[in-house]
Amino acid sequence: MELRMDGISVSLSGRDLVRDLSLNVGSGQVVGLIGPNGSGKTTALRCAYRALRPTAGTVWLGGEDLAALSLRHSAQSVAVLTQEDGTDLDFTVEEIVALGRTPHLRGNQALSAREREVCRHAMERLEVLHLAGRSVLTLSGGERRRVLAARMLAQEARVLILDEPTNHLDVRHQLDLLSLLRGSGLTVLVTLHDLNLAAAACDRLGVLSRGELVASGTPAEVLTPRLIREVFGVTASVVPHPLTGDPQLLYSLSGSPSLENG
Ligand SMILES: Nc1ncnc2c1ncn2[C@@H]1O[C@H](COP(=O)(O)OP(=O)(O)OP(=O)(O)O)[C@@H](O)[C@H]1O
Repeated sequence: MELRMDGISVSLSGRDLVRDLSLNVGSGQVVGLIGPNGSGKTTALRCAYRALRPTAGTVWLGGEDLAALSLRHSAQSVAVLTQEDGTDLDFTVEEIVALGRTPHLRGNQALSAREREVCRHAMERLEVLHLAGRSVLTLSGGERRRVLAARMLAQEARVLILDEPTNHLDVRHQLDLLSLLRGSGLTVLVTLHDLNLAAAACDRLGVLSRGELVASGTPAEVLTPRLIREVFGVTASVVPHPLTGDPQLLYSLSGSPSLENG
């Protein structure tokens, strides 16, 4: 299922937070949105999962205008992992993950055996099954993040939108979550601050700077020393990963690398 942002602009409190953003996430593609703090990444994502109505432009989901779909219909198709963890309720892990099934249920309908299995599998995949009976209030930041990722998976949506999903995760769980996204066959739009992980996990990257899309393409096309300097104000060397060939950025605290190649 394709997700397409078409000329999205967002103005709030007299400021243009996103200007004329067009970005296509093809069916089964993983597209990363990168950019400095405050460049509009979260604002753009919020438009794509209906937390915010764009001032102009249209979000298309599978060729239909997202704003014209019922909330239930779009929630069946789009699952979200936001930056705020939103788990201040004293629910168990199992209960939180089961909330992922809400768009598929009517009223107080109980989960079917298949749905319970979907939730169990999601918890197993995110390595939180052993926490099933624990209150989420007692979990570490990384454990909570994985519980919310399990809830997102349990929703069985064809489109996933994730805002900084690797926050709080240790390196193994970061790699595990991104390889899960990569191998899922789902349509994925994700913001990431770690540009090396973005290069490894994404088919294409879009770069936001001051609310505008300033570059898009494959990681190798986008992640050049010049773009990193212009957009992030940082000097970086770009080298191919020795195993995968993905572009990888090397930084130095002194900001004067000797390997710069572009
Ligand atoms: N409700 C709001 N009212 C006014 N300004 C807002 C509002 N929400 C966000 N902003 C501003 O819009 C800009 C873009 O914010 P956004 O959260 O989209 O950036 P971001 O690229 O996701 O940043 P970060 O990398 O820090 O998460 C920021 O300057 C932010 O302060």
